[in-house]
Amino acid sequence: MTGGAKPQLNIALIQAYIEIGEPGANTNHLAAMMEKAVSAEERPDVIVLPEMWNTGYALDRIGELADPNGEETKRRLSDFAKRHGVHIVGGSVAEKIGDRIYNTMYVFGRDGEITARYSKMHLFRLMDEEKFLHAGEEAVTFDLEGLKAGASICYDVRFPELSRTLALAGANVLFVPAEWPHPRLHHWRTLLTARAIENQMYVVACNRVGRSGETEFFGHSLLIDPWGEVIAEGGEEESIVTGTLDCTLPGEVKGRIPVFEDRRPHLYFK
Ligand SMILES: NC(=O)CCC(=O)C(=O)O
Repeated sequence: MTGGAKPQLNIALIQAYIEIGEPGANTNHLAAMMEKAVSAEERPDVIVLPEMWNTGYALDRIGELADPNGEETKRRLSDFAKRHGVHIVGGSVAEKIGDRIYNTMYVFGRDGEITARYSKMHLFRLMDEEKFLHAGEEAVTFDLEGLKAGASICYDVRFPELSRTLALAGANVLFVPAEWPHPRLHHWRTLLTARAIENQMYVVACNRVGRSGETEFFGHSLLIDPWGEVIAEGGEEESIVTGTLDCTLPGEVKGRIPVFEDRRPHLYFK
């Protein structure tokens, strides 16, 4: 946390059902859930959306469905952020740039300005992502009112190198929008908890719910603190999962167990 930072951040995770290949319906549905989130008594400072919330994994039609340059997505999310004075970590959408399609997150500040763009770097072969999408090439951090945040998307969480890179760049919270299905709930909870403990950072993970073809997405969106304790967890139904980050806690945890001072990077294989 840096000087003048907000000591706490209320988070709302939009654990939504996503209709495969229906960007219009999904946009309206998520907008309605976001309106509900900001009308809660405990107003969120940050709204988080799931992965590929505009199209779902309609990869065989992704060329026609992806948002050209993300223009429509950016316009809508920026407008919402500004209208309600809320940060948005916009999950991810299928973004078309030239003839390439990326799985991309946009982040907006309270003024509606875009503060980050991150494209998923590790494409998930079990869902054929590598056949249809291009991988991002750059790790991304962004500022949330003095709390430095790192971007990752779903399968990225299996690669501790990315979260460690983000932590070394100063990130104290890792965002993980996802479309993570059964039967890998155990992996989801274990990997997210490990990333929180090993990097002494918050992990904020928003997963979709519902069936798409043969695949059942289980929700269980999670807010995990830098000790690895679960602050909030969704069930398997559509819901808005909420919790509060104490922005001083990552620093306290680092002070108690000096993991980052005790690293021996010169001994690690490259
Ligand atoms: N959308 C994804 O990246 C899914 C990742 C996943 O399910 C996994 O087990 O990893």
